[in-house]
Amino acid sequence: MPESFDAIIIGTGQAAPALAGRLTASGMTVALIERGLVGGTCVNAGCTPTKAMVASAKAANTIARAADYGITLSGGVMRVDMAAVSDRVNAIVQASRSGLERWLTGMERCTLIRGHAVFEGARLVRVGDRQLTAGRIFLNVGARPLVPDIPGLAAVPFLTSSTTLRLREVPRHLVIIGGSYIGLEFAQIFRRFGAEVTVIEKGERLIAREDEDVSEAIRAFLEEEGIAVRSNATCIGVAADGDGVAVRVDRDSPMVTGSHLLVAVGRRPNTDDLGLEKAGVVTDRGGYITVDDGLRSNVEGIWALGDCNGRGAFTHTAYDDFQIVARNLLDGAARSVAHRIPAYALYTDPPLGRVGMTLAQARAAGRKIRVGMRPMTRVARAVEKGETHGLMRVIVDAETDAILGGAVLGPGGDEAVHEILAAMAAGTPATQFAATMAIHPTVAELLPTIAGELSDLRS
Ligand SMILES: Cc1cc2nc3c(=O)[nH]c(=O)nc-3n(C[C@H](O)[C@H](O)[C@H](O)COP(=O)(O)OP(=O)(O)OC[C@H]3O[C@@H](n4cnc5c(N)ncnc54)[C@H](O)[C@@H]3O)c2cc1C
Ligand SMILES: NC(=O)c1ccc[n+]([C@@H]2O[C@H](COP(=O)([O-])OP(=O)(O)OC[C@H]3O[C@@H](n4cnc5c(N)ncnc54)[C@H](O)[C@@H]3O)[C@@H](O)[C@H]2O)c1
Repeated sequence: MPESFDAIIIGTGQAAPALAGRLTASGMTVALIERGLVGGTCVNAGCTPTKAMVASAKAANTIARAADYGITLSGGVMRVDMAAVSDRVNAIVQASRSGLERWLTGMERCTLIRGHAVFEGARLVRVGDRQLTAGRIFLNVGARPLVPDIPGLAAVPFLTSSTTLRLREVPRHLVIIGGSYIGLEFAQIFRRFGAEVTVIEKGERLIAREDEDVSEAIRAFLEEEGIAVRSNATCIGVAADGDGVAVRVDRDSPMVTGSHLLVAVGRRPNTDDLGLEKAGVVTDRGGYITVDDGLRSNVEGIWALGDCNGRGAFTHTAYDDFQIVARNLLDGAARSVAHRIPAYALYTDPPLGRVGMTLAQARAAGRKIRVGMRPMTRVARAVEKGETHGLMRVIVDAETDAILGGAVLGPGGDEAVHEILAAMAAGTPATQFAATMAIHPTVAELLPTIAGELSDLRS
């Protein structure tokens, strides 16, 4: 006889713990299944360790730039102790994971089961020699690094985002395939730690989801720090080169050789080993579970949350998925993923904070738009900090005065952009937003200012 629960949650990603909390608080019994480390990608191999590393890289950069601020380091040559950086990262990760583990193991009516879960039917799940059944099953199984079909790759050692985090020494020359979130964050981290770094991107631009000027500004400050960027890398092949690797970028240029290779070309959902066919759950061609706007799969009683549903690939989108499912199920709400305002950050330094539409998206949507823009060179706080790379932008619908989106690439851009996000969420018209008194000197204070200095932009 299978063990019976009111709900089964597979995976302890960024939606699962909070969902287990709400379900058990409502009186349900919950089996929470995890095959790896509790907390999933964000805690163990994603946001937490990378942002801890970004902080070490920022410290190294501040020290390297000490003279710019009138500080002299007498006789000291800076040395990055990668093992110590790594120990600090691991301690932060461990503390986060242990806290989560304590919460989940102490949670009343919640049973944490360790092992790989597979469906044996639409209501039946196997974990090792245990069979579990529940009327409601929630999938929060996340994703893993995508290994592309690049000629020669299988024959050389290469790093993924997860294994890069285990480095105890700074690579001599880190070659990175992929110029998006993972590639660019690691590129700057390791450059600041003293590695030579080359980023190889098949597209025309780095972080190509962004508007051209944003993408160009990011490339410019990365190149200024000494990172080599090879875009339009159409013909990629990889081969061993002594102890390192050689990457062919295109037919004519010499190969890029390095000591280490990081492959950062996206992630794929952990849905291929879940036995979804036994439950009748449908996925798209990329393996993402097909869901409706309430995150219900095609099978009654099965939901998919987080990266595996293809409706977001961030910690905050996974957590918002929890809110949507829990509010709808337990509070009788009608929340929909379709109403979510896109928001994210790229944690380069300076970081990019982004909400809503880009200029290109607003144009493509056929909107008549007005735009407010200011380079960081004209933002007092950025000048005072000596961090003037980047720009900020607010995009407004010329007909309705609604704020459609914004970008803040500059010091604290990941935080400042929330001012636009909050205004958009509250439906604040741009003219009202422009009238907000903001605190001086901050980067955010200029957001209402540029919303009051809009100029027309027609598609
Ligand atoms: C290097 C890196 C940096 C990142 N930085 C950021 C950032 O700064 N900000 C941000 O918002 N996002 C960031 N992300 C993305 C973020 O980590 C994910 O979007 C987030 O973790 C949400 O994942 P999830 O909840 O879908 O599942 P995950 O966190 O991936 O967890 C899924 C869990 O399910 C388990 N599992 C899978 N299959 C099974 C099975 N069959 N049985 C049992 N257990 C199973 C896995 O072991 C895993 O623990 C980063 C990602 C990476 C890789
Ligand atoms: N700051 C953050 O929130 C953050 C940080 C890291 C990761 N993440 C999440 O992790 C996910 C994966 O990030 P990612 O950067 O690996 O993937 P991505 O999908 O964002 O970008 C992949 C990049 O690799 C390029 N590429 C693909 N194939 C290539 C090839 N053969 N040669 C050269 N370039 C190639 C693409 O053009 C693209 O620029 C993201 O979707 C993001 O949600 C988020």
